[in-house]
Amino acid sequence: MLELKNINVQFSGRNILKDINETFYPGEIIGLVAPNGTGKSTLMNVIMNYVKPSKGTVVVNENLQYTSKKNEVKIHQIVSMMPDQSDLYNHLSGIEHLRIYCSMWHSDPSLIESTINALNMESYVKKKTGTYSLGMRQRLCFAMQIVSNTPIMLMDEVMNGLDPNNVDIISKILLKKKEEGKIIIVASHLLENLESISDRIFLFKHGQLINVSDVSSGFGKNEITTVRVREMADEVNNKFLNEFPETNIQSLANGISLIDVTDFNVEQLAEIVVFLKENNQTDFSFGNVTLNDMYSMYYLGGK
Ligand SMILES: Nc1ncnc2c1ncn2[C@@H]1O[C@H](COP(=O)(O)OP(=O)(O)OP(=O)(O)O)[C@@H](O)[C@H]1O
Repeated sequence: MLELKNINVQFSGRNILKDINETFYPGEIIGLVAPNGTGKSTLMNVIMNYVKPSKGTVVVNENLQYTSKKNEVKIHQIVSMMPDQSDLYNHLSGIEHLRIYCSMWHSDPSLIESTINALNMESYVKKKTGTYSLGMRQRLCFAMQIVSNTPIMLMDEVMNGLDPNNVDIISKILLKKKEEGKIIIVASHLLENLESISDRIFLFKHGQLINVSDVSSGFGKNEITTVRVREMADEVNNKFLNEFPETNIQSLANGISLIDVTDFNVEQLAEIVVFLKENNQTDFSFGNVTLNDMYSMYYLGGK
């Protein structure tokens, strides 16, 4: 378990993290979303004790805190941060990096081979990392953390520079690790992917963490809560509100209008289809609110 208790961080008088209280449990993938420069890495750095909060504490497994160097060593055996590509040694091979991580975290050496296989790294893992492409380096950084096998894993931009096939492979490994009971915290700009793998997703706004499910009743539900209409003309919007009074329509900056149909029955949904068709709005779909919609609402604004 990982608890953040009243975490506050200021840089140059600006609140980057403000009164953050949140608990993360084994078997959860937590998604962190925000535009660049908002505080995702800072939060991870606080969890690692690389940045000291002005107020607040990080508690690991109910009683471990960063109160001494000895405790920090203990916590770092439990919580790891995915290495950055700049942490790689160009003169060492991938497999040498994996061996170093395995011995630093005293993990099972058989993890090295299984991870190499899972990530299709066999063809290059014995070569020096100085010869690797961006995607090869990224896979190695991910593999190093998987080999460390800590119960809590922090991953900043884990999908950086990966092609869709590798995004898929890494997503499957993350889901497997979650099944093993790990807490995995992922900051990412690949919103669709993050939505598909995360148990809970938080947006950063004014230094605080906002749970997406708390602010949108239509998010992530397995039912029809929303009609998404592309480029809905203003006059059609007004006409719609005349015909379906008290319906909530939200116009996003990305040209999408979201009609909240949470309480609509099948006949009412059919009436919406007829209305949209009669008004030449042919690009629409039924579903629920997506993380992309939430991002647009929170960071790009509406009309
Ligand atoms: N050590 C520091 N000293 C001063 N300001 C800092 C420091 N670290 C981060 N900041 C500032 O804090 C803000 C949040 O930075 P952070 O790196 O946490 O953002 P992020 O959300 O992770 O961004 P990105 O998506 O680009 O990685 C930024 O404005 C950054 O300039």
